[in-house]
Amino acid sequence: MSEQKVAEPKTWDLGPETEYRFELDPGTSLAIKLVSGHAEIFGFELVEGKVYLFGYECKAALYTWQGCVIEVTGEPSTEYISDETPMRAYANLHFALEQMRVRALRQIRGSPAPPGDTSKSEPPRILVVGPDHSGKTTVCKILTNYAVRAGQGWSPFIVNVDPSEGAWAIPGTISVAPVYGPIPTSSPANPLGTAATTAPMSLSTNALLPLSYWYGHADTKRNPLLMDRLIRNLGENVNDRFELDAEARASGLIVDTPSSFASGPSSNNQRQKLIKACVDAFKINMIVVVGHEKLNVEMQRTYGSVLTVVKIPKSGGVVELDQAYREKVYNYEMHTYMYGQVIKPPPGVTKGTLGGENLTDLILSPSSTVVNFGDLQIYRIGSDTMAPSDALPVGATRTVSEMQPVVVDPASPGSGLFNAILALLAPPNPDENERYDEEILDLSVVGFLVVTNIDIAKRKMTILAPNRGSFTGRTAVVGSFEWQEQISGP
Ligand SMILES: Nc1ncnc2c1ncn2[C@@H]1O[C@H](COP(=O)(O)OP(=O)(O)OP(=O)(O)O)[C@@H](O)[C@H]1O
Repeated sequence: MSEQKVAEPKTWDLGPETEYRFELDPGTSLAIKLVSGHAEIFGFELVEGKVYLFGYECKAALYTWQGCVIEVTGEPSTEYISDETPMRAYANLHFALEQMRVRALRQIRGSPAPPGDTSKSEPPRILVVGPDHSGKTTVCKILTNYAVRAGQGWSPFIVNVDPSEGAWAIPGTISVAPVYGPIPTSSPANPLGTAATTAPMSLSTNALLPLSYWYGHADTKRNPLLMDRLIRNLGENVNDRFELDAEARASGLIVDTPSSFASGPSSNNQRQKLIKACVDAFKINMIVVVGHEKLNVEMQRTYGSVLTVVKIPKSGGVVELDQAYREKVYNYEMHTYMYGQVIKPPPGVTKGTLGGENLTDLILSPSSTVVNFGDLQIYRIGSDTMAPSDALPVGATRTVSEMQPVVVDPASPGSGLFNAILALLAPPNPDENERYDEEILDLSVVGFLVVTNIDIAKRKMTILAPNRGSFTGRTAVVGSFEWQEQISGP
């Protein structure tokens, strides 16, 4: 039997305000131990002496404000130290948001303002926009982590309206979650932390309870009308929640957006409409533009008179992710949803944690269930091969509208259900009188499943899902994501 080569740990001595950046190859993992000093990964503070593991082609950076010594085991494809980071600008932005939170809470509690303080007292509700790989998600994570670490008991809401990024669930969703503890980084499969629904109870330390809607595709241009509606649905939920809990409102919210909001001509109607949908739905009072002068000017012109627009620099460490990598990340996300987070430590490392959680606590075992065709009602929103309405020739009409839920028959050879990812929806309104045609569009997601086999002769299909529940009478919606059994992650 061939023994795996044990990698010698490497020690890195980082000066103040520098960061250690790394990128991993497929099938490899990395272990980092903080030996002395203070360090954080995208705002998540590391504990001295604890070993943190990274896998699934993770690309990240460990930053230190005062300097630190770290021990790194494993062989990243890229590793270097940089002393040019935008962390000061990010920290300054955090302090500005912090002041807004303090003032807002003071007003909510009816406490008097210090003499001479006449500033506005709205909590920060920020929209982070920027082009491809400008580091938007990372900025959202850093700002959220700094808020929860501030010791004021803040629990900001983080909203993901980028359907190409799974956030806490799987790609194709847009979602929101209140964050109570710092979000770790260990794999691109869960860039904004782990949802409690896919992890065992022992993960309660930093598990999140997101509310998700299923868009079903990676690209916002595929069905902008549906995107618009789902963004507004998320906004309504957030605002309802803020009305119920005034103090939670003070922590504010941070919205991560897709790059498509920033690319293309400013006359692009679709993207302007989606930005506007976010501004309205989440009552945005600050737009943060990550490193893009033209977009900054455009946002200033459009929104500068009604809300604050700030530009922050892009980090030189952000990695340009190509389509092939993004597709691998989709698979990692879907597998992590079903099987949990499994990262094998590099040879020679016996102990390790994933953002503070024990490795074995994160392993899940989904189950396969055979159901009758009629048990589960499956829909597709609009037609499968559909161009957006404004791309149709002048005067042309369509037979199926973009927002129309269409029943999918598993017995039809072209159903597209085999190996498809489906979102299982929350039950509809129990009151028949309250039902409406497009209700399916407004139902949130309670889980995801994969159709792994279709037996047309017996009118049965096999479903892979995280737990063995009954699907009878439930409703699911199919999108354009496909399940792949094999992945190359550690
Ligand atoms: N300072 C850094 N050093 C190393 N890697 C980084 C750094 N900042 C971000 N990254 C990595 O770069 C990649 C892209 O960053 P991120 O996802 O934040 O960008 P984005 O603008 O949200 O991307 P998208 O184009 O998908 O919208 C991620 O893998 C992230 O972990």
